Amino acid sequence: MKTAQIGIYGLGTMGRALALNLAEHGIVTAVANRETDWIDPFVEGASHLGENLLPAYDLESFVKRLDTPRTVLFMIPSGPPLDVMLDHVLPLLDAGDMVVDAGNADFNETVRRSARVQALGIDYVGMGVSGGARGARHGPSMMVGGDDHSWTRLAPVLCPIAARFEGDPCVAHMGPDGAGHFVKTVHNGIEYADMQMIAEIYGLLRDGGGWDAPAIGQLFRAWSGGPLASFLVDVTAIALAAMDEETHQPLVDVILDKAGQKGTGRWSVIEALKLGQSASTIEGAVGARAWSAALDVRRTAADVLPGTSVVGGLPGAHVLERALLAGRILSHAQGFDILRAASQEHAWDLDLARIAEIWRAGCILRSDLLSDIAKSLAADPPQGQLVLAPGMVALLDQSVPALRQVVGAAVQTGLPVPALSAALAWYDSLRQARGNANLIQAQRDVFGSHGFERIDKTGRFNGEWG
Ligand SMILES: NC(=O)C1=CN([C@@H]2O[C@H](COP(=O)(O)OP(=O)(O)OC[C@H]3O[C@@H](n4cnc5c(N)ncnc54)[C@H](OP(=O)(O)O)[C@@H]3O)[C@@H](O)[C@H]2O)C=CC1
Ligand SMILES: O=C(CO)[C@H](O)[C@H](O)COP(=O)(O)O
Repeated sequence: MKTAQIGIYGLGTMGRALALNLAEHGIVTAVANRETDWIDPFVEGASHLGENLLPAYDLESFVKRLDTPRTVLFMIPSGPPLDVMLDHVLPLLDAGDMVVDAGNADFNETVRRSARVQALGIDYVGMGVSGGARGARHGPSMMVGGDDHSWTRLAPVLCPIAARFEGDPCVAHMGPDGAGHFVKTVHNGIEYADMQMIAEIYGLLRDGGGWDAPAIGQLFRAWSGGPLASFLVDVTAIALAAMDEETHQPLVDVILDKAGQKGTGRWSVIEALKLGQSASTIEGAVGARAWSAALDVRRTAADVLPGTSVVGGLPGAHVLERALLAGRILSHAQGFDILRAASQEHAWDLDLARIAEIWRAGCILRSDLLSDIAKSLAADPPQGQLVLAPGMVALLDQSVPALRQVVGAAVQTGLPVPALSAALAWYDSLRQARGNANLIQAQRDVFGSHGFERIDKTGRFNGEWG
């Protein structure tokens, strides 16, 4: 019986695409799914690639179709579904086999699952995959967590199917147990912030400038050839250009303004806070999605709360473009700061420059800016801070004035820009050699005798507050 180098369980959007990518690279892949009716049509629809796909209709036969030591890759929702699948599959595996969770998972859960599986002598890999269905099919960016020997075993399967940036495969070993899923989580956090800032610019043009969707789409199309060149700007141009066949309106105009979220943005913020870090741009984006979902409250508030007065005009398109660039740099900097802090906390030794490098192709975050970020991180920026890298300082110098102008105009006009304004507030906080936290310390000492440090001598002091 023909056997497979790897097995994919979960033939949804991502699993199907990843299986076809593997098959196309000559990697014989066993495929299985909870709902077995999907399996045959999938393999038959794969035409000649079907030769490298071995269908299995239950877990026992799926596992039997794998070369030993076996590699079982799950592409299903994280959380209880994965735990239940582990309950079923682990008794069928032997020591030396490997389980890969390629879905988006909370890294804390990955650490827990890793301990459970490894106690059986079975390797566990938590792997982030970015690029959506198209990326998974034609070359995703992959962030692998797990032991060194798991990476050594997986690399020959993953390198051929990964996206390539100037020939370099966009896949790398991040570190042990939860490191891969942590990096993917922060990747998604930056993705949330970038999408939100783009949406804020769209909102300003629509509600402050009276632009229609196709015109805004054309602007984003033009921006995709400049410093904002990126997958997400391209996606935005595509989304804004599409027409609804039923109403003949721009499709975005008939889509409810209520954004979904599956958890990775929220996890980024939670982990950042646990690490004592600020992920304010990501938090702005997560919060904006949450407020968007409170549709009834917003509709009531729109009638009840005193309104928006339009003062002044909207800055020009070039200013908006620069403002978005500044916001993008600052949200990436916050994301890399979370990664730096997590690397220290968990002793992962994350290679931040390599992370930026493997995000340059295949993944949702791919952009021209990431090449500059990768170079800046490789050159060891002052105090590890991306914003202090000379290349980034120069870009911020050119773009922050525009961010200030845009945030100012939005505030005056009463249009919300939670992520852009958070980016600016963070930038201005960083610039303050002497900030205002001296008063916070004084307040803490007045009510709680928490003590403070002084600028003129070392030690810890309490005030005589009266
Ligand atoms: N879509 C995307 O752009 C990306 C998604 N991901 C992650 O990839 C994973 C899969 O996502 P995606 O392919 O989009 O999801 P889909 O909804 O398209 O597919 C989900 C798959 O999981 C299976 N499944 C669902 N619930 C269970 C369960 N309780 N037990 C066993 N199998 C189950 C489904 O089987 P059935 O057909 O029987 O319902 C199906 O095969 C998720 O973790 C997601 O976060 C990661 C990167 C990008
Ligand atoms: O991982 C992804 C992209 O990188 C997935 O598309 C994910 O679903 C995006 O998160 P959300 O659904 O919360 O917007």
